[in-house]
Amino acid sequence: MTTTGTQARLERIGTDGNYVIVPMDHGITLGAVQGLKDIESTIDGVTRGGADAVLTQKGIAPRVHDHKNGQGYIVHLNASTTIGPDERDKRMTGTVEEAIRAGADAVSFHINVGSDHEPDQITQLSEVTAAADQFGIPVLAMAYARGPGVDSEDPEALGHAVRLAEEVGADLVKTGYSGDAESFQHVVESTRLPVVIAGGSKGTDRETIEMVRGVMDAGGSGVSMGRSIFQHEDPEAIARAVSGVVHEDLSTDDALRESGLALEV
Ligand SMILES: CC(=O)[C@@H](O)[C@H](O)C[C@H](N)C(=O)O
Ligand SMILES: O=CC(=O)COP(=O)(O)O
Repeated sequence: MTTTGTQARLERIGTDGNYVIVPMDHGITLGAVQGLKDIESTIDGVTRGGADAVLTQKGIAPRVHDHKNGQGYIVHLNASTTIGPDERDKRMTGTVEEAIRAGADAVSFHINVGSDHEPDQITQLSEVTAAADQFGIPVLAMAYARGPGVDSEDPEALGHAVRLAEEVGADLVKTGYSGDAESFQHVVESTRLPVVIAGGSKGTDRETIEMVRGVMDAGGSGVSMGRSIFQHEDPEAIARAVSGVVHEDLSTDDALRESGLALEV
């Protein structure tokens, strides 16, 4: 479902077909956790470090544009909270038109494949891709494998989730990481869409960069990595290291070294 407009806008949220996206929509899910209170400084840091785009809910848009150093902007269109009745039950928070009015270059939508809410979320994602196609605005589907009895790192389940995203017309898909490059290759090969990964809760710098290296070695197209970057004590440095792997094909050690991060942690 790629149009000229969609392709042009995809180029605003990535570089040469690879993506370093920093989602900061966790303020609804988790509250104003570390890195999100002064979100302006975090956005400034990660975009100086090499992030191609940042991602928020529509209400945060006024705090984004002056701080993103000319990089891309994605508006996320559904949400839930960790303190609500069911975190997997993401509900719509905005429309494609609202995202465009907020200055978005793309929209994103989260679907929990395997959850009780999957049927509704398939319908909603399909409606989002149809609406986005009217405006030539790309859709990043956040297609997680999450539900009762579903292993969220199982390559088969992740491959199914990314394929679903392509089948309903997304332009780019984010999913979880299966743990190693070899198993993640099955996920990447399950779709023709560019596949990027979520980071999950923050690990050590080496763990973060090795995960990014694994995705690229598997043929993936980068990251949509939130907490590992925005909760880092130096978001600019870790964004630079991630970008070094995604955009310059650096080894883990070189990415850590060239971004001024310690090699041993
Ligand atoms: C907090 C989480 O478990 C994340 O995986 C979120 O689901 C990702 C998303 N950005 C969100 O906060 O909703
Ligand atoms: O929108 C959320 C994500 O894309 C992933 O966030 P995480 O903190 O890297 O899991």
